[in-house]
Amino acid sequence: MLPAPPHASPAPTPSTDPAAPTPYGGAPAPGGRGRRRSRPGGLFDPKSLLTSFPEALRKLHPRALATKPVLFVVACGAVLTTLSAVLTPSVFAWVISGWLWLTVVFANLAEAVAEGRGRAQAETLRRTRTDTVARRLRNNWRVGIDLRGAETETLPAADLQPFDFVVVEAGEVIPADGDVVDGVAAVDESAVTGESAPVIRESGGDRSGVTGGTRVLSDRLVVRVTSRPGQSFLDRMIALVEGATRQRTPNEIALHILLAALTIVFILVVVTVQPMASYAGAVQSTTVLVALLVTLIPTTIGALLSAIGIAGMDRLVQRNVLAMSGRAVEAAGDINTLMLDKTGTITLGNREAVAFVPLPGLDELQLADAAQLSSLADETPEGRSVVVLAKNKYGLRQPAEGELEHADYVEFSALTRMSGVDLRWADRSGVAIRKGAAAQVIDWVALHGGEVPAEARLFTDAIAASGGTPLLVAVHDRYGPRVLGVIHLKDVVKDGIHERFAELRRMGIRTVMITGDNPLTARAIAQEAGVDDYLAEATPEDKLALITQEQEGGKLVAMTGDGTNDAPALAQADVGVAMNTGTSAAKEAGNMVDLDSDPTKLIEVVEIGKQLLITRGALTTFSITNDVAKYFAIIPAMFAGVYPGLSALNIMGLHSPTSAITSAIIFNALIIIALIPLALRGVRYTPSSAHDLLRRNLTRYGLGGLIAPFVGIKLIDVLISGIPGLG
Ligand SMILES: Nc1ncnc2c1ncn2[C@@H]1O[C@H](COP(=O)(O)OP(=O)(O)OP(=O)(O)O)[C@@H](O)[C@H]1O
Ligand SMILES: [K+]
Ligand SMILES: [Mg+2]
Repeated sequence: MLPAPPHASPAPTPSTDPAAPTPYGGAPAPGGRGRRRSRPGGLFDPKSLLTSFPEALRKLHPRALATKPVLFVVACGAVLTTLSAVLTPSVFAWVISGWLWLTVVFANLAEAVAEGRGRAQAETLRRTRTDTVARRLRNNWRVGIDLRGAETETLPAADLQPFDFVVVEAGEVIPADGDVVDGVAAVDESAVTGESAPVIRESGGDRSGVTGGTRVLSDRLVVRVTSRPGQSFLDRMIALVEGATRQRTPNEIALHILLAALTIVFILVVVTVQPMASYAGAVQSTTVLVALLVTLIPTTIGALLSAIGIAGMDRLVQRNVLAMSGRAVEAAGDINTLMLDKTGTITLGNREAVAFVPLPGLDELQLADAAQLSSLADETPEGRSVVVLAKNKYGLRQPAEGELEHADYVEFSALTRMSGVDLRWADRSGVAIRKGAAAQVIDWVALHGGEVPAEARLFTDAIAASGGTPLLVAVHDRYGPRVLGVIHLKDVVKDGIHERFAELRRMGIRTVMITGDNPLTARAIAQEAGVDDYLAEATPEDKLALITQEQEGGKLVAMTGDGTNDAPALAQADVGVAMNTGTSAAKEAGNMVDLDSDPTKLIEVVEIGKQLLITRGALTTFSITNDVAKYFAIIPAMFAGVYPGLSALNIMGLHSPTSAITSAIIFNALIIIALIPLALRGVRYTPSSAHDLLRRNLTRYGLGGLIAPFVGIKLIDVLISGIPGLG
């Protein structure tokens, strides 16, 4: 159940039309966090091999091939053998040419299948991005003074620019990404998140970010547009799932360079084979030489490399995490430390005032009145909840419009940790009220020459020790500066966090909570959530500094946060996961967005990162050892006529030189298709030490790669040896 927003009327139940499409094809799941998106056929659907075939053919374009050195060489070889088949036709030359082209097509197919999954998702998302009409406020400069009565004009959503202000009412679609600057509303974000339970979006706090394409269910919001046309969250999400924006990671580039180097070495080897062969009196045809080259170079990993990367991103999308950079996904596999912010990340983030506690001998009503006055212009959820409590429990009316204008408001900032008001009306002229973190308010009173009784600290400490956040309220009037009492703010730790942090610990990841809140509250929440360490009273700079400090110690750091005060830290972290509930600043700064706003999602992100690294390593090992075996098929076949002794190498007992070479080439092509499911699904990851993982994979995929071709080539040889011209 969602907490009722302070000023909102009860949220209507969201539309749960079972036929409504979600971005990922499945029917919308019932509400609830952390559910999985599953599709029939799991992560790999054999049918997609057929449906992606046309795209695989399109990828034969030289420009597309040129970015993959290994495949480019295979394609050049295919051109050569095709030419030679045309000039001196033979069954052997044509069969080899055909299978060389198939090798390239199969490699393209791996990539096309990986991308195809995203294309289907992108299609659904495109349908979400409706041609909405926006209602823009005229006279933008007046915003903040008179949002309610402002005139509006209608225009296509596509024409909206950053810093336009738009009004969105119940039932309407939010026309662009932005931050709520006025109002509280229930929003149905299922179009983007697949999550049908409505979420609360409100101005002032860390839950102000809204996404274009989502629908307002209740009330009315004024939104300041933050996205440029064509660069909205939905646009980026579409580009992401389509793989259009995917850039190679440094690791991938390094591997490509290694593969290119191996390819060059083997080209040199094959080029020098010819003079040796002619010296021995066994001149080899172009077809045989090309076949030798193709079996030697690492075609398997060359073909699957980009599919592995795309599939990794895709697996994250399945978990409702949008990764803007592949590099971050890889870094996630090696994370040492996870930093989390408290409010809105570890806790639900709707910190609400639940009680006003006056100091001994002071009047509760006077405290409520001061608390309310100090919060009239405080647009944070905390500030609004103070006004609501004053009204509901103490029946305090809000001052009339005219009175409100005779005041200077002091806005809350994460640096000052205070907010308040300086009154200038009638008998109240000269009265200053502040509320905020205990240390800051005590300083403020002291600065004006006042004294703070010891009870103030006792009261705030008691609230903090229970995990609540105390705000001291102080006034400075003709009786001097003094503390009136405490506001008790309450927040709730998200469900099931404790067990999940224990899991992170087992994975060897240290969790650190960094919060702007006081040390006692921080300790209570840290204990309840089960983090390893915490830093309290952290300013945005402190959060950033702590990450830099860890990184300087050689650690890879992930940061999870939702607030504008988290943005610098999110940008600095190797993996910055922004909560989807957070501000647009946080979402812009991070390199991942978690649509479920679940801080423990990092567990899955880490697993997917590790799985990506392991899969790539395993298939590279397989690819390289696999080529060794083909040696034994081709070399004896090439020289059997001149060096009878070499037939000792023909341990597979292959039928003839032509059938041996053909079998090796056919196997080389088929193994790509056979490994596409593994590349897309990923090698299974079980938590264990890096050393164990390496050893296990080297034996499994190294040995497998060595043995598989012997069996496969022998089988193919048996099958084709009866074909005239090959046998
Ligand atoms: N509206 C407000 N008016 C006055 N003081 C506030 C207000 N909101 C928060 N504070 C005080 O300022 C402190 C810092 O708030 P800030 O938003 O920077 O961090 P936080 O939300 O408590 O923690 P986190 O960084 O984990 O989200 C709070 O702990 C509280 O004591
Ligand atoms: K090969
Ligand atoms: Mg926060």
